[in-house]
Order: sequence, then C-alpha cells, then structure tokens
Amino acid sequence: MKTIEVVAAIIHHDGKILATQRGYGEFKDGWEFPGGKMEPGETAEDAIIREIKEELEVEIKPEKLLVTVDYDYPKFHLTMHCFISSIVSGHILLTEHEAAKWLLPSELETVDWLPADVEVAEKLKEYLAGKNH
Ligand SMILES: Nc1nc2c([nH]c(=O)n2[C@@H]2O[C@H](COP(=O)(O)OP(=O)(O)OP(=O)(O)O)[C@@H](O)[C@H]2O)c(=O)[nH]1
Repeated sequence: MKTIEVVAAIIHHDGKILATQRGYGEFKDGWEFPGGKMEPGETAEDAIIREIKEELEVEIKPEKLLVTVDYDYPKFHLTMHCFISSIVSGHILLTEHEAAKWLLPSELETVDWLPADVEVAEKLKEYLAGKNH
C-alpha cells in the first residue's frame, strides 16, 4: 500500500484550537487539522508553514511536534506529523475549507473528525490538560 506523508497544524489562539472542515474530495465535510502533503526535499516544518499559508493565508510558527500518527485507510497508509503552532501574522481566510471552528479543549470531541484525527484530538486533550496543572 502506498504511504502518504502529511503535516497538520494544531493552531492555538486565546486558549482555543482551530478545526477546519474539508470542502472537497473523498473526505468532504470531515473535520481535520489544516495541512497537506509534504513535498520532496521539504522539512516537515517548511511544509506546514507552506500549507497553512496556502490554505488560511496566515504565517504560523510550528512550536512543538505533538504526535506523528500512522493510520491505514482502505486506499493508502497515512503518516501525519501534527505540530502545535501559533499564528505569527495575518488573518485567517479559508481558501479551501468550507468552515472553521475555534474549539475549547472541552469541545474537542464535538466535531466529526477524520478517522486518523480521533487519536490526535485525544492526545491533544491530554496534553492541554497536563499544561493546566
Ligand atoms: N490536512 C490534513 N489531512 C488529513 C488529516 N487527517 C487525515 O486523515 N488527512 C488525510 O491526509 C491527506 C492530506 O491530503 P491533502 O488533500 O490535505 O493534501 P494536499 O492539500 O497536499 O493535497 P492535494 O493538493 O492533492 O489536494 C488526505 O487524504 C486527508 O484525508 C488532517 O487532520 N489534516
């Protein structure tokens, strides 16, 4: 099975986390962390900065790799590097997604995540809970 390597940004602002809804393709309407496929020769950090500029028109700073998830979809294997990130400049404009929501940590389970993201949302919740202690 082919593997695709993806980067995703867990963007935080004012204690909330950005979730975006896919506007096209096989997983249309599913919720995800914005991002996309790495390109040859790119580091994961370069890739996530590039993807977020393309999709949301903001500049981000990847601060911490929260988790790399591996997930078997029926047609491909996904390896996805998820970076906790902050916004450095710009205002969010959705160029590809159909919707976005800022979620409190307690609201992370309220959206219908893509299958691979369920584990990411759980890890994120644990991480954010730990930071409050
Ligand atoms: N961006 C993103 N992709 C995810 C997440 N979870 C998940 O399973 N995926 C899957 O990872 C793949 C990422 O592809 P993409 O379509 O976002 O990437 P891209 O913008 O580079 O691709 P494209 O230009 O070919 O459409 C898709 O199959 C998508 O369903 C997630 O949280 N964020």
